[in-house]
Amino acid sequence: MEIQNAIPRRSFHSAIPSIRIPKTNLFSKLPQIHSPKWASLKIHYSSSSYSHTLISKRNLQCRNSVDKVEYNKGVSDKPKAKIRRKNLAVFVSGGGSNFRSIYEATLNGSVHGGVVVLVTNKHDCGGAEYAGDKSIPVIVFPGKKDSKEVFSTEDLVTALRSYKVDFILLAGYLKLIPVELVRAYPKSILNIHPSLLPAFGGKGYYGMKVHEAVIASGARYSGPTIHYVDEQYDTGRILAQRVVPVLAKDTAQELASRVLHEEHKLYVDVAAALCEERITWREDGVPLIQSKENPNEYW
Ligand SMILES: Nc1nc2c(c(=O)[nH]1)N[C@@H](CN(C=O)c1ccc(C(=O)N[C@@H](CCC(=O)O)C(=O)O)cc1)CN2
Ligand SMILES: NCC(=O)N[C@@H]1O[C@H](COP(=O)([O-])[O-])[C@@H](O)[C@H]1O
Repeated sequence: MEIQNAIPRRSFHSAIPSIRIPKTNLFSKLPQIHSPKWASLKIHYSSSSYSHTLISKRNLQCRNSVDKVEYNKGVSDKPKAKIRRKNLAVFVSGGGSNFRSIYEATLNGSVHGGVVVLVTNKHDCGGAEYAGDKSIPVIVFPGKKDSKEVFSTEDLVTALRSYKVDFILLAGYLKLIPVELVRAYPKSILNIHPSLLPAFGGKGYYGMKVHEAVIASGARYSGPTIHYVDEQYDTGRILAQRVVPVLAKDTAQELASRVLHEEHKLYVDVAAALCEERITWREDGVPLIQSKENPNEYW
């Protein structure tokens, strides 16, 4: 993981320097925090003007809403205004169109949350560039194999905790999430996959490879799946799916575009439910989403 020019935050965590992005250079104003562990952290951003958001401690009081749901054995019936905005980390490896959809939804109020950090294994991918343009901190994880800067999963968890991340949304992230991170965020990591799992999932099934396999199989339907992340690829509990027709003369690219269009809508709807605490768990362990329009219905 890489974060550079770490800018010490008013210390909620004296051991963890902020990687907030200031309007003006705050180095001179805030206590300098030097730690060899963090010295190797590099953050990449491209735009020159940054917004500095000093978040009051009050706003950072957070609680994992899934605990609340499980504890209450139901979903929250609080009005949205009474529900704390959730902090989201998004993980990408490529263009980041799902990330952009989610980010825009947080701005227009569809999603009651904010993207507080972007994590990527490719520092120069489209998603990272977009995050930099929007002054969203970018963490590179895992770092390059030959990089002398070794940054453990534990360090990544510490960095995510420093942002008070409530939920992690994988959106085209192509590396296996280490078990330590899965365990650090129980029932709080989602992934979107471009097929109707469990079909066409698992190691080797990503990006266009998925759509090529669907076309080759003769399947008449495909569509995105959003699932909880466990320790293997694509085996976590399914939370939501949308069905998309596979047309007789579809190319893999045409199918990919049709599925991606549905992905964007589905991920925003699921992120909205997550942030409004409308996820509940059935007795048999299947997660359900409470309908916003009719609280007596689930999907
Ligand atoms: N612990 C988990 N980590 C991740 C999951 C998951 O369900 N559990 N989902 C993936 C996303 N994904 C499918 O939705 C997926 C991504 C990548 C691969 C894959 O085979 N990757 C290759 C490497 C590809 C590359 O580096 O370019 C591999 O591991 O050999 C399969 C499925 C995200 N992480
Ligand atoms: N198995 C994981 C996988 O294939 N994920 C897929 O990568 C694409 C990322 O697009 P984006 O970067 O434009 O959001 C999406 O289609 C997503 O479903």
